[in-house]
This record gives sequence, structure tokens and C-alpha cells, in this order.
Amino acid sequence: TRTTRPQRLLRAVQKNATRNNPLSVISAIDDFCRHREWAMNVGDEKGFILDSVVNEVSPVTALELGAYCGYSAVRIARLLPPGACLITLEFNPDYAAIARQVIAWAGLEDKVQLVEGASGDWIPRMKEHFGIETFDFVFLDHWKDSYLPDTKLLEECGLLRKGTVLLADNVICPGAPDYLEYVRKSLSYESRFFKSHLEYTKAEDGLEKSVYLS
Ligand SMILES: CNc1ncnc2c1ncn2[C@@H]1O[C@H](/C=C/CNC(=O)c2cc(-c3ccc(F)cc3)cc(O)c2O)[C@H](F)[C@H]1O
Ligand SMILES: [Mg+2]
Repeated sequence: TRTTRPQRLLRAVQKNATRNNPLSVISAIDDFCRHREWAMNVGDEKGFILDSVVNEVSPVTALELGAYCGYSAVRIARLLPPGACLITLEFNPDYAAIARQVIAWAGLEDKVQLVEGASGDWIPRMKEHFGIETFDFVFLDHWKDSYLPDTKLLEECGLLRKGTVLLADNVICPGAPDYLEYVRKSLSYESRFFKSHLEYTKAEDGLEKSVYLS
């Protein structure tokens, strides 16, 4: 096919969503993925849980690992308080280009800093490059075998503080078993599972919310 799925998803946003209206962008993507082509966005059901955790934390500094097409960046950024910002890391240039346009269509470019690069390279540079002391909130939705190494890297770089909330997508499907075992056994985290379903399907999935206790 000439176009890629992310390009068709972006076209659906530009056709069906209203500029500067984040909710219409979210709905356009959910409709596209439910009725046209499935895509690995966190989706509406798990997205509702994501929203409630973001509202509870009300983060001033937020980090997302894995932007893909920008769906969860829009979900998170639309809820951020004034002056707050989301840094989202995406190392696939094609996905990064689509995500930038989705975020711009939603009118949220001032609240989101999309960094085209790998988490392993950029997490150690958060302090000196972005002036970040610690993150209030981290959403993990990138390669599932990278959840654990990147969490340990965030700890080692001193980017987590007492009360930082980590929220991980897909802890059942596709699954992140080593990450789950770590946050559930470690005395440094208070962890809780939110049962849900794989985006746009009836398959079991869920989010793991883990509070860093330092
Ligand atoms: C490793 N460091 C990285 N740094 C920056 N960007 C990264 C990095 N690693 C990946 N990326 C970037 O983060 C994204 C990766 C998302 C991966 N997500 C999934 O695989 C995933 C899969 C399913 C799924 C479930 C059932 C099924 F039958 C088929 C699929 C559902 C989900 O919700 C998912 O999130 C992006 F693609 C990649 O470039
Ligand atoms: Mg996911």
C-alpha cells in the first residue's frame, strides 16, 4: 500500500477532527481504530484510566516513553495544568513526524516536547538538556522489554522523587512480566493493577500504576 497506517490515521484526524479541539482528535483516532484499522493506541477504555491518573497527579513534569502516533500525548497534554509540560520520546522518525502533526492538530504543541530519539540516550540527558529535576508522572508505552531497564535508568539518573507515579500500558497484553515482577516486589514502589481490555478489543489487558517511595 502506498500510504502507511499512521499516515492514514493522521488523514482521518485531519478529515474528522476540529483543529485545537483535543477531544475531537481523540475521538477521530478511536473511531478510525475501531471501525477502519486497529492501531496500538492506548485507546478509549484504558485512556479513561490514564485520564483519571493524570487528573489525580496533575503533573507539572510528565514523561512518555513511546509516542507512536501521538494519541496518548494528546490525552495527557490536554489535562496538564498551565505551565506544565509533557516530554515524549519516539525514536521512529516516521512515527515522530505523524505524532507531531497529530499533537499540532489538537493545538497542544506548546504543552508537548516530542523528542525524536531513544529513551536510553535521552533519559540521562533530561536534567542538563531540559532542566528537569524530577518527573511527577511517567507513562510507559514503548517496547515492553524496555519498561524495566528504562525504569532502572530513571532511578539511577535521580529523575524519580517520593510520590512519582509510573503508569505502564499493556502489562497483560503483550505483557511486561519482568517489569511487573520488579515494581510489585520492590520495596521502593507501591503498585496497583487496573484491569481493562486491549484497545478496541475484548482481549484482557490492563495498566499498572506504581508510586515511587524512594
Ligand atoms: C527502547 N527505547 C525507545 N525509545 C523511543 N521510542 C521507542 C523506544 N522503544 C519503542 N519506541 C517507540 O514506541 C512505540 C512502540 C510501542 C510498542 N507498543 C506495543 O508493542 C504494543 C503492542 C500492542 C499489541 C497487542 C496485541 C497484539 F496482538 C498486537 C499488538 C498493544 C499496545 O498497546 C502496544 O503499546 C513506537 F512504535 C516505537 O518506535
Ligand atoms: Mg500500548
